Amino acid sequence: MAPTQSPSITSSPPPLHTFHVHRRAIPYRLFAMIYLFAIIILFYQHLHKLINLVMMNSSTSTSTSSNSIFLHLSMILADVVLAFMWTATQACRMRPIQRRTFPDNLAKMLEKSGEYPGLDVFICTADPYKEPPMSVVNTALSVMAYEYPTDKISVYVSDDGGSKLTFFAFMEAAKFARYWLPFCREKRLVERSPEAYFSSNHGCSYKDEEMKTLYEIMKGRVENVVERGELNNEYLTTSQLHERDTLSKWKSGFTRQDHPTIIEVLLDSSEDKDITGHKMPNLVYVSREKSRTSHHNFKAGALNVLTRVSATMTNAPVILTLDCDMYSNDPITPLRALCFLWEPLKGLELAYVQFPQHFCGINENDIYANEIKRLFRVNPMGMDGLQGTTYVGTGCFFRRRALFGSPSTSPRLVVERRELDPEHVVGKDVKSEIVLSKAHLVASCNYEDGTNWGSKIGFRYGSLVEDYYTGYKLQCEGWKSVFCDPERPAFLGDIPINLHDVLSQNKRWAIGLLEVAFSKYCPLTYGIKSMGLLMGLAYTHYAFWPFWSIPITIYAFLPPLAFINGVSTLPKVTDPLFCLYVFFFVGAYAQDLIDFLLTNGTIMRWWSEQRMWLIRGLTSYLFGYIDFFLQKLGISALGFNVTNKVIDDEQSKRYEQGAFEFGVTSPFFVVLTMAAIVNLIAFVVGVIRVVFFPEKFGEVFVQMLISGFVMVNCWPIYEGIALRVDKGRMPTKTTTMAILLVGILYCATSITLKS
Ligand SMILES: O=c1ccn([C@@H]2O[C@H](COP(=O)(O)OP(=O)(O)O[C@H]3O[C@H](CO)[C@@H](O)[C@H](O)[C@H]3O)[C@@H](O)[C@H]2O)c(=O)[nH]1
Ligand SMILES: [Mn+2]
Repeated sequence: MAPTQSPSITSSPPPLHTFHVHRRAIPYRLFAMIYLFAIIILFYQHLHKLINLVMMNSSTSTSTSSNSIFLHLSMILADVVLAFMWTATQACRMRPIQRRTFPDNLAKMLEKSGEYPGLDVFICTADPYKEPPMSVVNTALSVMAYEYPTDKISVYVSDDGGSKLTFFAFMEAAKFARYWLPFCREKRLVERSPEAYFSSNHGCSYKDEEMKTLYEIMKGRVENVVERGELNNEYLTTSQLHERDTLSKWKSGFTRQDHPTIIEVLLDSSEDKDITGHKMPNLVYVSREKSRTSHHNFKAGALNVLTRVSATMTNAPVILTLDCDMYSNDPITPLRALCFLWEPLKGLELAYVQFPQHFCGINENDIYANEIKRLFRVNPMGMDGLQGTTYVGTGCFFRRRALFGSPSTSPRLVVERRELDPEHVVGKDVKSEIVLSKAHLVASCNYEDGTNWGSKIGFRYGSLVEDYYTGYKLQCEGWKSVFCDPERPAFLGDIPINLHDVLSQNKRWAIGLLEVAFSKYCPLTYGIKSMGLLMGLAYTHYAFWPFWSIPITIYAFLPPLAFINGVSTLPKVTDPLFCLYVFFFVGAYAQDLIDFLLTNGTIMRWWSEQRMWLIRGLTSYLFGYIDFFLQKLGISALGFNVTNKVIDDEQSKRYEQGAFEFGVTSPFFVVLTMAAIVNLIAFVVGVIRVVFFPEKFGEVFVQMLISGFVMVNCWPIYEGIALRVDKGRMPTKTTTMAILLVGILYCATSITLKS
């Protein structure tokens, strides 16, 4: 964007944004130094003990001592990973900052010059049955109603589900928008998603009621069609000639995996007006061509198609990417983003402004840690204080130019077609034949063959977390980014409310992150080389996220199993090492709690968060590993399993009450149940030993402490196994299987340890 300087301003212009470094930065740095020192002592001790064991082994050469070497090595491995992850996380704690924006100042400036830049909004959806079209429509309406010149906004909807039902929903939305947009403007609404507005305490004027009726009619029609899975002629009017023509493309042989490109301009800002005569934004439905023989690269592929299609139609300098499950909660958000993107700061090579993911519908204690506060709020502040935060896939405003090669390459990376260049000015109407034919061409499924799309241009391919990966690659190229977290959440999203869905989503993320960690672009090497130590470490901490499963799994199973067999792997209470462990545990947990409370958290939600961290370690990350390596060995292929956004009423009630949802048989739950059982047994064995040999208390105590902690965390699992009768309880099959496997594990350890 071209810098502008208003000639009338002689003194320095009012600020568009400011920031301050959090006061916690200094104590955090000091604490990091102390902690690091303690880690060094720990490893010195570990090494010392290991050498002793090896020496003993070579003198006695019994298998018992090689077993204890193995046990000790496993514990060292767990501690190495913990120390590594702790170190990487520190990057996010060195300089956390908080920003403020002044959208009013920008609005005044832009109004004077009239130079509002164009804004292309990309909304992705992929499955009408998992992502209800009405929710996608609400997302679109909420951004079409932005407090921004309507003719500068273009909303592009990518439908990877290739569904007539979603298409129909948008035909309806285009009609409804003509009423909705002026309504929002006149009433100066802040809630511009109709569903959110009508389900909260809206006004009860005549106009409100009228609008609500209109909305309910539209919703009824769309939901009816979705429920029946068919679109009858009675739902179409004779005036919708063009749309009828487009609908005829859904003929036999048209499947989600195999179909031609469908692009339909549902609203054209140059001719469509709302009921008060105001211009409407552009609204374009895009379903890219699909064929079973080509790879579509999931969401990244969809976003790249939208990048190109929008380039041929509007080519706005600013792009907002949104998931279909996340609506705008504040109409001035584009102005906030522009406070950064517009400002002509020299040397600030700003690629994107990321707003955090906030969610609605979270239950009181957030039992599944859906807030994901560390990922979406805490760490981004830290990275923002360095060179910028990660891209999280939705609620992010990009400078289009950033998708076309590093900021220093001048001229930009050459794109294969002139009209895709970010500087290209589209002179034609979005509906003109020539524009539409180009748009179809760039949406075809083999368009990208032999081009730089996905590697050097656009959203990057090669990871199931295309968002993280794209942000990372852009930052490696030298781009900066900004984290903007205003008081009123800019966007609100849906969350999965069933444990299995949450864990599956996390497993997909884990796999995607491993793809980056085990690639030649591993942040630990490539990242540090490109961005420096701290930024490299911050990205490393994400890429190695699934590594948490190593210490969590080891600590959950190995010490208690050994303990039941009478072998101790943990220090005694009298051992100075014990104090060190207490320091590590209390230190890390306390700091985590402080981080959490300082970003408007509650203690109960923090407790849920740490519990879910343990649960994810034993499930999502562990199985993520397995899937990742199976794929590496060529045994299975990775897929993007779209998160279910449909809410089951019964489940929803249980979620509201704060009960964990097990219900389905899943390997995730087998492992969790195993951990719950093993630690329960260890605890009981410990109690028995203390009762009969009180002098052994010092030896037994640490194991009982850890197992007790695991058990407190496992309470919902015990409940699910034994105390509940509802449909969400732990399936008996899962419990039986877990008991069986624990039996096998016990026998295996006892044979090895006693051999
Ligand atoms: O082939 C695909 C698969 C998914 N999507 C869309 O991608 C978005 C995210 O999918 P979702 O199932 O909601 O995944 P989440 O795990 O909830 O999403 C998080 O993680 C994703 C990366 O795994 C990011 O892309 C998202 O922005 C981020 O919110 C949705 O709008 C989908 O419609 C597509 O367009 N095409
Ligand atoms: Mn989602």
